[in-house]
Amino acid sequence: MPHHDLVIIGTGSGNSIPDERYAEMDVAIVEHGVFGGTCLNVGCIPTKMYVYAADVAETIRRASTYGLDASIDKVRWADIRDRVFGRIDPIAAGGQRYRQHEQANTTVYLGHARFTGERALEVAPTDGGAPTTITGDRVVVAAGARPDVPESIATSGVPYHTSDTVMRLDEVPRRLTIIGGGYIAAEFAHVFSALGAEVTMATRGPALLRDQDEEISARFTALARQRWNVLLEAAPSAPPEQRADGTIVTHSRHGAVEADVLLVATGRVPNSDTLDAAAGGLALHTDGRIAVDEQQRTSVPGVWALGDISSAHQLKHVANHEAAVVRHNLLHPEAPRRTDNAHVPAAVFTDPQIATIGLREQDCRARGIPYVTKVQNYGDVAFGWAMEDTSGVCKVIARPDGTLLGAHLMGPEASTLVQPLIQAITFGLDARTMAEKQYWIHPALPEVIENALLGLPLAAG
Ligand SMILES: Cc1cc2nc3c(=O)[nH]c(=O)nc-3n(C[C@H](O)[C@H](O)[C@H](O)COP(=O)(O)OP(=O)(O)OC[C@H]3O[C@@H](n4cnc5c(N)ncnc54)[C@H](O)[C@@H]3O)c2cc1C
Ligand SMILES: NC(=O)c1ccc[n+]([C@@H]2O[C@H](COP(=O)([O-])OP(=O)(O)OC[C@H]3O[C@@H](n4cnc5c(N)ncnc54)[C@H](O)[C@@H]3O)[C@@H](O)[C@H]2O)c1
Repeated sequence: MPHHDLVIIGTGSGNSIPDERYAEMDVAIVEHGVFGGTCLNVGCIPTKMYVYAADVAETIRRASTYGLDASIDKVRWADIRDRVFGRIDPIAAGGQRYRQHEQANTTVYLGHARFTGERALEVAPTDGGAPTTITGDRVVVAAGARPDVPESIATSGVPYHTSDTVMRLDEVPRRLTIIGGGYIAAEFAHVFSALGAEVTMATRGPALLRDQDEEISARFTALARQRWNVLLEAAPSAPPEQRADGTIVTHSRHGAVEADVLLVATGRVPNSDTLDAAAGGLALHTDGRIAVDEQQRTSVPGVWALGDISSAHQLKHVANHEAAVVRHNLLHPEAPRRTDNAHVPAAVFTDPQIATIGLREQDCRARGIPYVTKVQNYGDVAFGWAMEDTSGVCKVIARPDGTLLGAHLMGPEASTLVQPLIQAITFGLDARTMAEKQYWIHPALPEVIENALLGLPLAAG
């Protein structure tokens, strides 16, 4: 039975752990899918490559506002797709080759891992060979999450896509129905509609992007309704059907909707069940996440977990941070580091972009925190005015004394603009100091932040 100093399950963020400091360690890496994990192969990177193409398409469509008459002659979807995966697939293959053939201290197991006991795993090879049992002095569980498909769709027999497959389509569907109203739904609605599809979004809740600040969610929902067929409180009322001509029909309280392709984007569940984490003795949260402490230690000595399988935040920058903590703690148990997820930012790369850091207005209310807010329009600062932006906003939330609590942006470059607010909230810079004690380049877009901060109705002081 092969025994290793360290066994890592999952080649997403887990693959970044063994660096040159691990050269003396006998390391095993187990992967049952494509090397490199979600972000590289089916997540952040390919989606943003499509989003960029979609942004360019929308820029062309909106160019006449600025006196530029332009139109899109043709969307070459297959070329877009092949550019995306022609760049990504070799990176995945190269990563696998490096670990498999160029690192003497690493053994790669290409197969599905299941715990059979504490720090003991059975690996069933993906190519169908006999399973191998492996053990490790230490085990890192970085096995991620997978799309959660409602039972009524999964068992309907009707073909459907998830984010894992939809980017490999052969053509842009004429009609796309997306079930869900969260991150993935909002990003793909933008991509597919910008590239030519008629999009319907059917979500269970009363608004889109309900994890956002309530005002951003409401404003985005209103904008989305102008562009897409948005069905709210529209959980499927019956299983979908497929007609003889291939048309897919979904049902909700709003009636039947026809489409050529169905995309399910109703959340992602941690892979702890398929990994049999319980057989490994690992304590779980009720939602299936592996329970970890601030050092990313699980309930079993010598077993760490990180990323989507254990985190409350299914975000790559969080998984990267947690992987860095585990990388350090494996080497330096005498001086462990702690994960700091006190201020986790996020961005939704839809149209318009959305970015968020800190508390939402509904959090402040629920927690009884005294607060003031200011919503600054992009269009009321010089660059936003030059862009003739009509929907962009920067909302800041602070205690009446100026302590920044949260910031929420919707508009062009929101994911970039939010960074100084992330810095301010993380390092405790107050609103007045941030607004008044530094220059803000005129007439640049960050003036929307400056004016939001200056507009906060703070207590005199
Ligand atoms: C469409 C989409 C877009 C996204 N966009 C963004 C974004 O823009 N920004 C952002 O911050 N986050 C984004 N995310 C989230 C981000 O991709 C994840 O938070 C991150 O990739 C999680 O990393 P991880 O290492 O925890 O898991 P993963 O990268 O999923 O790695 C887990 C690996 O474990 C393997 N595995 C699982 N079970 C087993 C097993 N039993 N045996 C062997 N191998 C196993 C899997 O095949 C996988 O390769 C997006 C996600 C999706 C789906
Ligand atoms: N830009 C980014 O950082 C980015 C992009 C994509 C994904 N992600 C990560 O991946 C995670 C998963 O994304 P997601 O969009 O699948 O999940 P999500 O949790 O963001 O949204 C799920 C949506 O599906 C709806 N829903 C759930 N069950 C439903 C049902 N039966 N019928 C109709 N609607 C239903 C919910 O109301 C919600 O609107 C995100 O939470 C995020 O952490 C991040």
